[in-house]
Amino acid sequence: MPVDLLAELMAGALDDASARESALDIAALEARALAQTPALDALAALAPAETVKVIAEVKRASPSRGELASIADPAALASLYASGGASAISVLTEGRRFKGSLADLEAVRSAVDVPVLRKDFIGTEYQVLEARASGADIVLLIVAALDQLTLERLHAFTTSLGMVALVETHDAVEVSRAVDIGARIVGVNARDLSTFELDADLFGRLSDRIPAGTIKVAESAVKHPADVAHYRASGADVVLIGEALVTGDDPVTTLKEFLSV
Ligand SMILES: O=P(O)(O)OC[C@@H](O)[C@@H](O)c1c[nH]c2ccccc12
Repeated sequence: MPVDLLAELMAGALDDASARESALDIAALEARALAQTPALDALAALAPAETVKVIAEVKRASPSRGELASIADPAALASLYASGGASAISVLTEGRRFKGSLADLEAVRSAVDVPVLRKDFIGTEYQVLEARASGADIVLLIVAALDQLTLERLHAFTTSLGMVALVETHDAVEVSRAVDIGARIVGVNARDLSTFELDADLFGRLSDRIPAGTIKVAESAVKHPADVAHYRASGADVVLIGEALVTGDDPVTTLKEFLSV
C-alpha cells in the first residue's frame, strides 16, 4: 500500500502545532489574532478581471521536488512579487518538508500590502488562529485532508475571523464538497498530494463544476507563460505559482511574462 503523503504531512503539521500550543495556549493566541489589523479583502483582490491574476508563492522546498531555493529574505522576495504584479502572496509555513515557518509569514506580511495566504496543512482552529495572528488574510483548507464537518467548521471559523479560505480540491467529489460549504475561492491542485503526480488538465476538467460567482484558482504545474494561457483558456481567474518563480533568476520579469498572456 502506498504511503499516503498527504496524511503524513497533515499529521506532522498537527504535531508541530500542538508543540507550539504547549508554549502558547489557544486563549492567548486568540487574543493575539483579535489584536491584529483586520484582514485585507482577498475576495476583492482576487475577483475575476479582464486579465488573469497570480498568487505568487514563497516556497523553499517541497517533498516532490526537494530543495528549490534558499530564500534567505522572504520579505524581499514577496516585495518583488508585489512589484511584479502579484495579486496575493502565498507563504508555505510547513516546516518539515517545505522548510517554511510562521516567521516567514510575518516577515512577508510586514513587507507587502496585498493579501497573504498561509499555505499549510491546517486541521484545527488553533492553526487558523495562528494564521490570523501572523497577519494572514487567506488560509488554505485542503478538502482531501478534512472530513466534511471539520471542513465546514474550519471554513466558518476562518470567515468569522474576517479571513477567507482557499478551498483546495483534486476531483469532482471534492469540488462538490467545497461548493456545499459555500466556498468563495475554490482551487484545483494539478498535483495529487497523496502521490505527487501532476495533471495539468485537471483544472480544465473540473472548472465547469465550480459555480459562477466563485473565484477559480488553478494551482501548480506552471512553468511557462503557455501554461498560464492554458489555465486561463480553461476558465481560471487566478493561477497559483511557486517553483517557476523561486527557481528563475528574475521573479519580476517572470511574473510580468505570466501576467501578459
Ligand atoms: O510550485 P508550483 O508547481 O508552481 O505549485 C505551487 C502550489 O500550487 C503548490 O505549492 C501547492 C498547491 N497546493 C498545495 C498544498 C500544500 C503544499 C503546496 C501546495
